[in-house]
Amino acid sequence: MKQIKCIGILTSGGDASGMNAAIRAVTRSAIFNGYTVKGIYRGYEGLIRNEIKEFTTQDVSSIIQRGGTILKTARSKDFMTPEGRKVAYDNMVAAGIDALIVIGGNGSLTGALTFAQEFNVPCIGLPGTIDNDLYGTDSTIGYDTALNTIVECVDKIRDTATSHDRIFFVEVMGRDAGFLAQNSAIASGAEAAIIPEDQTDVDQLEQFIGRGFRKSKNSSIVIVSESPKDGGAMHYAERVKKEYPQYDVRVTILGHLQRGGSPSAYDRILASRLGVGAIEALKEDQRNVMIGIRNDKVVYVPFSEAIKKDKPLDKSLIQVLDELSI
Ligand SMILES: Nc1ncnc2c1ncn2[C@@H]1O[C@H](COP(=O)(O)OP(=O)(O)OP(=O)(O)O)[C@@H](O)[C@H]1O
Ligand SMILES: O=P(O)(O)OC[C@H]1O[C@](O)(CO)[C@@H](O)[C@@H]1O
Ligand SMILES: [Mg+2]
Repeated sequence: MKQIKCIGILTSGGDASGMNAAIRAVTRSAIFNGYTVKGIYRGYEGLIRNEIKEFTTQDVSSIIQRGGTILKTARSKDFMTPEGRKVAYDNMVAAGIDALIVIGGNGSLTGALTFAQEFNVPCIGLPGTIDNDLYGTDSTIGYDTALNTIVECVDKIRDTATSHDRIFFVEVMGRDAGFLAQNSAIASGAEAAIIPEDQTDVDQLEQFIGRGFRKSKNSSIVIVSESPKDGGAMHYAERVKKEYPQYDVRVTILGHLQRGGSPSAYDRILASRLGVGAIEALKEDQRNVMIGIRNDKVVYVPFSEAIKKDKPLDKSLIQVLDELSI
């Protein structure tokens, strides 16, 4: 196995708060352990376009508290092609990079696995996505901050909902995963959450109307996961307008404000531990693994497991919300 001297680092997919803390941790831990670090801009796109710069410890000063990613990020179509990945590999070799650390979500780690297999490049992944949809880690970098942002917003929407006796359908991100929706609903005291993981024969809207709204409450907040399986908040609001015209309904789609902002302490610590874990993993000759934290312990999760298995949502969370929203 070729000795690793120089480590390339990139962020890919949607930005997530805490990515900067992860860049800082990887850079500093790598330099501490005698490696050279090269920052690759705009994810895989920057590797293809050769946007690479050597990083010193100063390059990552004063970034732990900043949202977004100083390395910038992208969704690269070219990296999905063998030709694009070959250009990326050639640039990586020309820059003297021996191993790659990829901070991103399930798509980014899928790309890393393919790249590693095609060119025998040592790759380590860090879970960086607000969706929390990577298997093998309790939380992904950015998820906690996004969750707190949603809760802050819903608290404000609640004031209007109560004052006007309205039903609000609040749509949150998460792609195909309902972690943000279910847990923000619990944390904000919402009346219901509509999530893809709870797809049964039972109509989730009927259930909510019958159970909560008609009984004792004049206003309600329903958090709806953006998942296309459910049709989103607009779909449910339209249905209520048609089927229950007596209710005053509004929709709020929180959108990209969920992705930005200063990372929570939790995300900063998570990113710092995972960054140091990534360098430890390389020192231990680990390859093609995502660094995760499970039960407060750093773990190595093979890429194939992290991306292929659907991360299960603990069904007891559904019961918690049901019981507490009466
Ligand atoms: N099958 C694949 N083969 C090669 N590269 C891929 C593959 N899937 C994804 N990628 C690369 O990873 C990039 C990011 O993937 P994606 O857009 O799915 O975001 P992500 O990493 O899942 O993050 P998030 O879901 O938080 O936005 C893609 O734009 C592409 O460049
Ligand atoms: O910023 P974009 O490219 O519109 O992507 C939005 C998607 O990215 C995420 O924020 C992160 O995967 C999803 O929750 C959302 O569906
Ligand atoms: Mg993803």
